[in-house]
Order: sequence, then C-alpha cells, then structure tokens
Amino acid sequence: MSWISERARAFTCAGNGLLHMIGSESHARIHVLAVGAVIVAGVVTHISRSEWIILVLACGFVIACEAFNTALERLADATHPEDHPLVGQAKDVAAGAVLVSALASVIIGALIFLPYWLN
Ligand SMILES: Nc1ncnc2c1ncn2[C@@H]1O[C@H](COP(=O)(O)OP(=O)(O)OP(=O)(O)O)[C@@H](O)[C@H]1O
Repeated sequence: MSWISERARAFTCAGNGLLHMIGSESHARIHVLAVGAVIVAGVVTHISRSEWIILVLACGFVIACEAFNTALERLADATHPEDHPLVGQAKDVAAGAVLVSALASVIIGALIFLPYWLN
C-alpha cells in the first residue's frame, strides 16, 4: 500500500469514527450543533483572529473529549459487557471530562461574546 493510500485510509477511519459518534451519541450531536452555532456567532459578531483561535481550541477540545468518551464506552462494553462498579466509575469519569470541557467552553464563549453583545 502506498504512503498516500495509507494516509487516505487513516483519514477515512478517523472520519468514520466521528460519523459513528455523531450518529450514535445524542450528546455528540448537541455539541456539534453548538460548534455550528459558535461559528455562526463568530462570523456575525466579527470576532478577532485571536478570539477565533481560542474558540477553535475550545470547540476542538469538547469534540475530542466526546470522542474519547465514546471510545471508552465502546471498549468497556466490548471487553466487559456485564455490570461492574469500576466500569461504571470509568464511564462516569469520562463523562465528567466531557462536562468539564463543555462548561469551560461555555465560559470561554461568554467571555468572548458577551462584551460584544452587551456594548
Ligand atoms: N457495565 C457497567 N457497569 C456499571 N455501570 C455501568 C455500566 N455501563 C454503564 N453504567 C452506568 O451507566 C451510565 C451510562 O452508561 P452508558 O454506557 O449508557 O453511557 P451513555 O448513556 O451513552 O453516557 P454518555 O451520555 O456519557 O455518552 C454510566 O455512566 C455508568 O454510571
């Protein structure tokens, strides 16, 4: 397999993973919709380049946390389908990471947009 087709396959796998996450996880769909709303708000509000950089990092962080959370859930369900307190804790901690990233992003969004909208 050539270098280019190996890279193309890797991108396809990653894209399939994201599509699977969006198709199967309602929270992921909410976060993707929120990212879309943030992009529209950023364009309409004419935020600065450095504010775009911060928003891209915040949005990417939330989607990445959601992806790791989904991956951990799939691994847990595949390797230990029965109920186990440690599996439950692992899933809860991963969900907590998503919550932290989402809350931090909401605060970042408020710090960026509110000064524009309240003036
Ligand atoms: N095998 C298990 N053993 C013990 N508790 C579990 C197990 N699977 C799930 N749970 C509990 O149920 C919760 C929901 O798990 P589930 O796999 O349904 O995730 P989910 O509803 O898709 O969560 P999220 O919204 O974070 O994606 C977990 O956070 C955990 O508390």
